[in-house]
Amino acid sequence: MRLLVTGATGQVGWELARSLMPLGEVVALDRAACDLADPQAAAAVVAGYAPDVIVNAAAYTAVDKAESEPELAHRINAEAVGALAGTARGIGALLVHYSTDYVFDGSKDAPYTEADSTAPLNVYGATKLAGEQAIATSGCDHLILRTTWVYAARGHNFVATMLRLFAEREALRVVGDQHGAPTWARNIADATSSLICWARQARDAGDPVQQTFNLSAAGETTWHGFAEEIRRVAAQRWPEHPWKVRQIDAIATHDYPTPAARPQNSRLDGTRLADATGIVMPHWRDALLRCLEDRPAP
Ligand SMILES: NC(=O)C1=CN([C@@H]2O[C@H](COP(=O)(O)OP(=O)(O)OC[C@H]3O[C@@H](n4cnc5c(N)ncnc54)[C@H](OP(=O)(O)O)[C@@H]3O)[C@@H](O)[C@H]2O)C=CC1
Ligand SMILES: Cc1cn([C@H]2C[C@H](O)[C@@H](COP(=O)(O)OP(=O)(O)O[C@H]3O[C@@H](C)C(=O)[C@@H](O)[C@H]3O)O2)c(=O)[nH]c1=O
Ligand SMILES: [Mg+2]
Repeated sequence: MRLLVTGATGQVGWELARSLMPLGEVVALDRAACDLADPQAAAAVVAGYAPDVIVNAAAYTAVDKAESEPELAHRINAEAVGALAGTARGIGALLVHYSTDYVFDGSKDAPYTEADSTAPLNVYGATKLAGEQAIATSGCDHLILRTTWVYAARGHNFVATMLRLFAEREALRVVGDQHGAPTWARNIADATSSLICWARQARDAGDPVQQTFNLSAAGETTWHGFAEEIRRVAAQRWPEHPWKVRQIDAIATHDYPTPAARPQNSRLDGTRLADATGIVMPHWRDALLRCLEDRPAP
């Protein structure tokens, strides 16, 4: 089996190169090799490898910046995804794609299921939703995996930002009224590997695979709760580091103005995934511990 990964230098893309290795030949393409800002060219590059599975881990993920670059974000997160889906359809490949909690407006009082109505609050969320819809329209075999609050030992993420700020500032203010589950990129990549095996069995049996699954860590917290836990684990892991932080205040969203609006509720219900495949994601606290064990000193 040949598996092609786009966005190879991203958090999820990087972990996929390792997690997918046991499944076959992995072709991992970074932005220079496959630029989604040129959808037709990117799709042609992918088709040239004739992969059995296309895993699209590339995306425009700068949530605030997307508000002022909506066309570029749409080209990468929607048009290029449609082009990849067209390629997948043409060559009979399975397309695995990632989406986000930001397709929802966050007004629901409970975790979101895959059947809930979408209503993105920001440009990034709208472009990701358009990407999902382009895949569905194409008719290709696909897995759309919605995840949340992704972090990893490398790359740009909330954990890296907090570790930097904890050494720079005595006091931090972090929003405590947005609820969700921080998800380790390695857990996403490992689950993706299992899901590709699951999909392969179904396809070998002649069943089409056209599914959307929630795929985020077990448990829930707020960004403030996440920040507190990062501080606790980091203080234990690197006691000699010159930490400055003494206080992390929980604030309301309206006291942390940003260009893009964010949902209050980002919680995703993992029941469909567990029922269909048996996959249950690790708890976010356990995953954070493992990730920081794995990480070089800040
Ligand atoms: N990060 C998060 O919190 C969440 C992410 N997701 C989704 O999960 C998926 C993986 O995200 P994650 O790994 O966290 O994202 P990252 O921001 O860590 O990585 C994104 C990757 O996409 C690449 N990329 C950006 N623009 C282009 C382009 N024009 N052509 C080709 N590659 C490009 C980046 O390349 P370069 O390194 O060159 O910039 C990078 O490798 C995405 O679909 C994202 O929308 C869903 C929920 C939460
Ligand atoms: C740095 C910082 C952030 N915050 C807030 C802002 C925001 O509400 C929250 C998280 O900040 P971030 O910029 O990391 O969040 P953001 O980039 O919006 O994270 C999102 O990225 C996209 C790609 C997704 O798909 C989502 O699932 C989600 O992970 O923390 C503070 O309150 N205080 C701070 O000091
Ligand atoms: Mg961000």
